[in-house]
Amino acid sequence: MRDNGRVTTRDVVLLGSTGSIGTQAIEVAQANPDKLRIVGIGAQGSNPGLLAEQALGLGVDVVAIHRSCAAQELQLAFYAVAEKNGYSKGEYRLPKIIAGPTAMEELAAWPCDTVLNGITGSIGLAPTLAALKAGRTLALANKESLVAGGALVRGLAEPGQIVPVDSEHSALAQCLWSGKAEEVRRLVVTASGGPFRGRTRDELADVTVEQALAHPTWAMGPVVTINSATMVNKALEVIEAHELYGIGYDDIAVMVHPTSVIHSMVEFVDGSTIAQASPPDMKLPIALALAWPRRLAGVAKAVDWTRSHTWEFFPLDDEAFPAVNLAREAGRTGRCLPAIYNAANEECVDAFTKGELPFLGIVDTVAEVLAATPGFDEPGTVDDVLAAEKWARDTARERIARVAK
Ligand SMILES: NC(=O)C1=CN([C@@H]2O[C@H](COP(=O)(O)OP(=O)(O)OC[C@H]3O[C@@H](n4cnc5c(N)ncnc54)[C@H](OP(=O)(O)O)[C@@H]3O)[C@@H](O)[C@H]2O)C=CC1
Ligand SMILES: CC(=O)[C@@H](O)[C@H](O)COP(=O)(O)O
Ligand SMILES: [Mn+2]
Repeated sequence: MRDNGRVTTRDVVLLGSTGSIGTQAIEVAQANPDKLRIVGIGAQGSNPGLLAEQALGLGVDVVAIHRSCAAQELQLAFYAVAEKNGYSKGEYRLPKIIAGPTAMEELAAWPCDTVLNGITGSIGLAPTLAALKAGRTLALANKESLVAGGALVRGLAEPGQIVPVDSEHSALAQCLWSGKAEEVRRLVVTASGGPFRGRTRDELADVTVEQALAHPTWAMGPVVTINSATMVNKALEVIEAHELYGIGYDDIAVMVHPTSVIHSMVEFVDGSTIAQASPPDMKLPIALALAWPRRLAGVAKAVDWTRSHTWEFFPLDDEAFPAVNLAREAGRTGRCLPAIYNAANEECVDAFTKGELPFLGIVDTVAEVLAATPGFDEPGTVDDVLAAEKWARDTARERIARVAK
């Protein structure tokens, strides 16, 4: 943290800088240069051109890529970006490049104040743990790392070290701000209902990838968007809320709220409910997590109180969308079942996207994989989680192959 006269600037490392969360975090930082400075960025390496553009534009010290083979493409992209933008030698500084399967962990431990984990998938677990071990504040969008490695993450995190970025969990944090833990009666996590809200199970049989990617209220990366359509996103978020706030599964409700303005609520023992409301815009929770516990001015639009509007809430149809109850069951049982749930789902989403599995096959296969689980112990190490995940991915793929035949 550097003191710029009266304002303190936070140094931020951004994991998943080329994604939906990552690019919005960059916009937030660029709008607040006296408060946030991005010193390192990382991504898988699918888009070296964008990564190079971001690195030179931000003047970062380090760039990490997961795919070692993309390192050379990144080098070339730096020169191409410099030439395109008319930078002459000496006008720009090439950052250090870290590449390979452990590059994100190294980046997560890079000297800084806050690490934002905006990677997709449980591959984000190792960097989450690395950031916590290094003592960084962790702004966590990568919910999969909490789902897969909940106990490991909680075991390492100091109180307040993890700040949620996920909109619902940011809302819960804001609702819990002034309350005492023993005064909380239940958490109410809201769900948009996705593009297929109101459909019966039969009406979900033939939905296409394109339809599943058409989220009604949020523009996000493809995996979380498909997860919203199956309600797996909400399922993962219930486990995420349990892990972050220590509330039992029976006391975490899900309510469908189609316009995504109320991002979640906390009911207290005296009958009072506090809700956090703002038009859907991830810049708000991203900015709050990066500046936590302060709010940055002008980050997003507020609700327009000059016009009439309605907020609607509906119970979730658990028959058409069994994913949330399935996750509650997995969460209650523990013993690697949340990690297995998530890993099987990652394989199924990939297969659905490639046309190898029908939409309903996603959650059906996750349920079958959970039911077939041989009985893992509570994970004590990352290797325990990885072993359970490997079993889940192999089993899911076997079943997907049978469907595809
Ligand atoms: N988008 C949103 O509004 C919200 C997202 N989230 C959560 O945030 C996370 C990110 O979501 P989103 O931004 O939408 O996803 P995107 O698909 O848009 O972006 C994913 C990012 O992760 C990077 N990445 C993927 N795999 C690896 C890897 N193995 N190593 C390093 N980087 C990797 C990608 O790099 P590359 O481009 O090189 O492939 C990309 O930068 C997810 O966990 C999601 O559930 C939560 C709430 C809202
Ligand atoms: C923006 C965000 O936090 C997403 O996780 C969002 O919740 C997805 O919308 P659903 O409510 O449809 O899952
Ligand atoms: Mn969310």
